[in-house]
Amino acid sequence: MNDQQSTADTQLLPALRTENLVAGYEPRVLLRNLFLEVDTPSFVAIVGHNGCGKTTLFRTITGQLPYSGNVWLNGRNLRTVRRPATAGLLAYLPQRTVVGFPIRVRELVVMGRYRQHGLLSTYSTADYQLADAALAAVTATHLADQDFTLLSGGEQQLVWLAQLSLQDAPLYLLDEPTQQLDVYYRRRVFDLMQAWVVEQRKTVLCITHDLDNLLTLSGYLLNLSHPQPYLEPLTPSSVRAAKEFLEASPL
Ligand SMILES: Nc1ncnc2c1ncn2[C@@H]1O[C@H](COP(=O)(O)OP(=O)(O)OP(=O)(O)O)[C@@H](O)[C@H]1O
Repeated sequence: MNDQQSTADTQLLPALRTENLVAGYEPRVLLRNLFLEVDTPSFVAIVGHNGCGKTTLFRTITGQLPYSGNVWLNGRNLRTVRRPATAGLLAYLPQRTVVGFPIRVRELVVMGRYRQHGLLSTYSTADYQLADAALAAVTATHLADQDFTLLSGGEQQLVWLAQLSLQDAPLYLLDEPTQQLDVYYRRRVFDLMQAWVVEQRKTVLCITHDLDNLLTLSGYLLNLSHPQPYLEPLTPSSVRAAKEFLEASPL
């Protein structure tokens, strides 16, 4: 990062800020008084036991769940935004997304441009060029003309990543994006997320159980199984400590 860039970044609002955030599903509280301040740009790996509330955090930030406390997205209070994704504040890749009709991969990816056009409108040549570039970035150019519903789970995941990158929001939320990928593509997806941060100044929050792949990354670690979760620098030792913690204690 050069001096000019770092000065510019210090003037940016945090991509995400939570204050005393409490959320869950009645009667169970999963997020308890969570205080977070996530820099713009940065990478945050979110880890924790199954069922500890990782997806619940994303569902809360995306405005799908009631909560108490406060959430700000790029300085905007979440209570004043009806749909944060439509407002361009974030883009969200959930764990599972089912497509129930045959559709060409390229057509699905170009829909990442929906904010510029509306979901069912006609996309321009420039939009398709962006879709092709997004597919190339995830090394999925060879899938462009195939029927999405006939792809393997891992191939479908690459396509969703390409679509997400076209949404061009400042904050990306990815829920276990490497879940169905083989070792090669898992590595590539982590490299891609780091490139979004470094080259495009995005803030990326990624839920993952793939701790081994975090060892070489930079950013922050958030262990939501911890009794009082906090952001700590992502280093080989913090990842090893989180791994030991998660292996030693059940939820
Ligand atoms: N709509 C719902 N109503 C009631 N309970 C729910 C609902 N959705 C999720 N839960 C419960 O809340 C808990 C936390 O779910 P969440 O999906 O946030 O876990 P997670 O940390 O993302 O887990 P995983 O690593 O398995 O994906 C789980 O025990 C789950 O069963």
